[in-house]
Amino acid sequence: MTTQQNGLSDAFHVYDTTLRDGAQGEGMALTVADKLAIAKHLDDLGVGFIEGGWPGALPKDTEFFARAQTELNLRHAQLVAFGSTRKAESRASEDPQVLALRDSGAGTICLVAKSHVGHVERALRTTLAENLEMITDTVTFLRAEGRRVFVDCEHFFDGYHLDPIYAVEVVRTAAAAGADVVVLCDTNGGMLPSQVNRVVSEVLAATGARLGIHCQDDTGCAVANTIAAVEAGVTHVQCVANGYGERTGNANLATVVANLELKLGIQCLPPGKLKELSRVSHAIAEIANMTPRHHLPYVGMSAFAHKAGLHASAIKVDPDLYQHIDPTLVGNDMRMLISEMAGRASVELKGKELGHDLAANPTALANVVEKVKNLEARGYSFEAADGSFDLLIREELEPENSRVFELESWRVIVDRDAAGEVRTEATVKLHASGKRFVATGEGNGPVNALDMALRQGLEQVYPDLARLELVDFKVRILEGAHGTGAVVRVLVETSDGETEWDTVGVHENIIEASWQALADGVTYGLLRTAGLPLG
Ligand SMILES: CC(=O)SCCNC(=O)CCNC(=O)[C@H](O)C(C)(C)COP(=O)(O)OP(=O)(O)OC[C@H]1O[C@@H](n2cnc3c(N)ncnc32)[C@H](O)[C@@H]1OP(=O)(O)O
Ligand SMILES: CC(=O)C(=O)O
Repeated sequence: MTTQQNGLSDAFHVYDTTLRDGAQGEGMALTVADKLAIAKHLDDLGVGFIEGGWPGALPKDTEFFARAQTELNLRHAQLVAFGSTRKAESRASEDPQVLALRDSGAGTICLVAKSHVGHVERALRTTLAENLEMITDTVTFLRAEGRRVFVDCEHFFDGYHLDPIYAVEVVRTAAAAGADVVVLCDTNGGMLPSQVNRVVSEVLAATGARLGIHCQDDTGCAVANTIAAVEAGVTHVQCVANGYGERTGNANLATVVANLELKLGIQCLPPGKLKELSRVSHAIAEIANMTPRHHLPYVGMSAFAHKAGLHASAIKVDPDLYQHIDPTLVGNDMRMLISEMAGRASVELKGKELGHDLAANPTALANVVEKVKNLEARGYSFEAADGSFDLLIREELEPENSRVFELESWRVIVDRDAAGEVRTEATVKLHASGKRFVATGEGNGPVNALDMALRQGLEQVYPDLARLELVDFKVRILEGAHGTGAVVRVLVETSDGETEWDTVGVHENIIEASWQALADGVTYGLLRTAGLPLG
């Protein structure tokens, strides 16, 4: 039995098209360097095929294939060049687009061909017979040039609905000309799993050709349709990292691979690679400059995040009771979210995650739950503010060690002069290490000035404060109906250069809300630096 470069049998292919169809998604603008970097991650993951783009159509893709030959040392994947069949009434051997595919250096070529009579007649503006000839000629030419050929049948499912005899004839023609895999594409993404399953079964029975599947996500069923096609007998799945792609995107690589391996027992990646799925998904999002989608199945930050108290209480007994798999199988983690929906179990588990033993102190545990519920009712949100939640626990477990300073008062003055220049000055009065400090700071706004003043005072007793930096600041209006009189929630992210943590403040006054979040951020950072875990 032949094997793929990734060491797996050639009998089942995982084919990634992030660099071609993924790049067709709105907001995607990959440079050649980005494409090379993504290809390396996909290769590390162990996919069988990486479709690099359309050389000859996009100068960037031509450059990608040229650079790939020297800059990509693929260990697992084979590079595939994508392009269309030759133009009507010409010869493949003279078609510049087809020659560019050959000259790309890729060992495998994936040709897109028409299989829908309406597309042949109205988009290609040629005859049904000439379209079959275009497929035969192009596949034959590339095979004679020593390339492995796959054929993507565009609009296959819609075409099959309209004229099944012609659509099947396209599959037969491609296979007879030497295409190793004929890929049925749901190009408009309008199919449902039952339809895909039925059509794949019928085409397989009618042709006996090796079939693949390529699904767009316009019904939200791209992954389900891909799985349905596999269950009907396809042995080649085309997917895109994080589901990027034209319009609503393509079947998500991580979801398809995890479902196939973990639910259907079909090996898609080399042994041990499944747990790289989360890392690779996030790395590709970073390179593509796309915000990671938290709710992605398996690999998203929220995929194993538990908020409801009842869930947490069962998870405390056995995580399997509320999780469909062990998150570590795909390189993800279980997370507890603290909110008004938390109960004792959620708080105990989250506390444990932060290094506190609340199980040994039921009174403290009950007090923290009550405080969380009351504060959340006033607008606080601890779900994204682990730092402030940690301080709540410390206040219960060991109040005398939970604060690094006491605030006496703060004052902020903002003035705008006749020339339009705005200046901000803040004064804080604090008590720390038995001393009273009065410190002032100037900044480009009230929060920056308060931060400066706080540092001015506290750095005298806590030199480690110099390592802490405010790295993000978010404001949300909670009661919009009151306009500028609304309650605001401020979330602050602080970093010590290695780790980040979030803290929260809520008040009608945005500066007081900011102060609370800032003070928690600094307090939590200093307690961490001082290595003062409690419990
Ligand atoms: C379903 C998919 O996602 S397939 C991938 C689609 N990806 C892209 O389109 C991105 C890259 N595309 C491009 O850079 C350009 O569209 C090019 C270079 C391919 C073609 O550009 P142009 O020559 O300016 O043509 P244009 O884009 O207007 O039209 C496409 C041409 O390809 C023809 N064509 C479309 N599908 C096929 C096919 N499967 N086989 C042969 N020819 C095809 C069309 O009939 C049209 O021909 P015409 O110029 O004689 O009318
Ligand atoms: C080939 C392809 O991308 C499609 O048909 O959707």
